Amino acid sequence: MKQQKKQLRLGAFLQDVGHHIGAWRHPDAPLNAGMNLEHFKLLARRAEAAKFDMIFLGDQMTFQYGEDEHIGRTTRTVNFEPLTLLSALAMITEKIGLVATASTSYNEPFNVARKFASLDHISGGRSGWNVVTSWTLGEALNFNRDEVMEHGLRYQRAQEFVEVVQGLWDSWEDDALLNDKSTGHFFDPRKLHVLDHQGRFFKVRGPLNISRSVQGQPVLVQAGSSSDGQDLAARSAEVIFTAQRSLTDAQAFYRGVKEKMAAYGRHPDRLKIMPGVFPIIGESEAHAREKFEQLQSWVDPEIGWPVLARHLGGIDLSSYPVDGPLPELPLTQGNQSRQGLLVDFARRENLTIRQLYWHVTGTRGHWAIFGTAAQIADQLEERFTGGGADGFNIMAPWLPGGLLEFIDQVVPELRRRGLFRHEYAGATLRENLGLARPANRYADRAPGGAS
Ligand SMILES: Cc1cc2nc3c(=O)[nH]c(=O)nc-3n(C[C@H](O)[C@H](O)[C@H](O)COP(=O)(O)O)c2cc1C
Repeated sequence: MKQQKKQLRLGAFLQDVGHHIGAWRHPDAPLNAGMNLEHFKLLARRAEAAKFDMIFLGDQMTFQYGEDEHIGRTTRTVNFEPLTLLSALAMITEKIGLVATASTSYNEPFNVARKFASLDHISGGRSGWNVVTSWTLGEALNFNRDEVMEHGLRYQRAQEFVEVVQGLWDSWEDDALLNDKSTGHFFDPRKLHVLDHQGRFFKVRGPLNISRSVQGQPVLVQAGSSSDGQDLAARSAEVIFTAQRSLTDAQAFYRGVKEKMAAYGRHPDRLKIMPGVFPIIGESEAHAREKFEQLQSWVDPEIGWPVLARHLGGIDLSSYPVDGPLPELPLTQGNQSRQGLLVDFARRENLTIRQLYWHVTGTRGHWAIFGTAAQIADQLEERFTGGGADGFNIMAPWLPGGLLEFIDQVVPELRRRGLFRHEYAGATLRENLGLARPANRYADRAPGGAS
């Protein structure tokens, strides 16, 4: 029998009206897309019909850009709360994974454990938590702080946070609930476990008041790429979202993270690396670039400065000569991997500040690819078969059109090449991603054992 080629994974990273900041002015853009339930229902249904592994909703609990006089010219200001939205989308979908961001800096582990376990029950085993440590000042100011927590410290907190959440998810063994009406036993107390966690950042007794979820534990996703972020992923994550632009950087990142997993006794297949990719599809490469330029033309140039500052970790370059090179920049407490990526990109391509900001405004520094459906598929295939990715998080520049074009044109091309599924492999997100259902840590202990 012919052996099936390794299959790539696909996520649809849904950002209100698309990832391009000018997309809201596209003639086909729905109005107020970030708060438009019908818009998200359409996207979720279409992604599911195309057999995507997941939809993903990123989140920041603040406006995405500063509040200067130009703020009224961007839509990155109003959005649904992602878990509430995913709960609604769970009701109109059956197979597709439902993944959302929740911050470890501005939540308590008990709340996060409870919400994602609930979503796992509601959706029949399709929930995933994207762990982020949050790097924006706006969020710090909304959560009792005057500045962003130091980078290393927030990752230490994240590590303990994840351990507590995973501990709480094991509160109930799979067969703890008896539901025995005749004897009057609702559950077996020997199969309920109290976490009793006391650590540096958290003191959490447990148990969780949500029974063991369909996937055992919701899928753990992680989206930080600094050295601390990679450590967290290597230790705990099952999917990682990342943002390398070149094949060689992607290969180095892929190898590095998978090698790190060995130190934690984990097999490399237990983590799927899914870079974000920003595809623009045209009848030719030139046509795709024209489409991009059209989107760029809808951006207020003044929005470029706060966007660039944000992705450089809060450094404002507006006082430097705009046609000069990027100055030396200190490493900030913000998004370190994106800052490094942009500085490398500017140096490698010899970009002026104007050229860099022009690019960042459009793509936020993500890997952008232009061309016909076949050319897009070529680039994805090269990165996938070349050891740079296990799949991709599709960041459509505008919605719904950019995602629908990808579904209608690129997905069939990937299928023709034997790289993407025709049908879902299973019913849960784990089954579709090829991830094992984790055993409950208490399951092999003798009944009544220490809890
Ligand atoms: C595809 C993708 C999705 C992300 N989604 C979010 C998000 O929803 N919220 C957020 O605060 N950060 C998000 N990030 C940023 C990361 O959480 C992280 O802050 C960033 O990669 C910097 O991490 P580092 O400081 O470890 O380098 C995302 C990154 C990528 C590549």
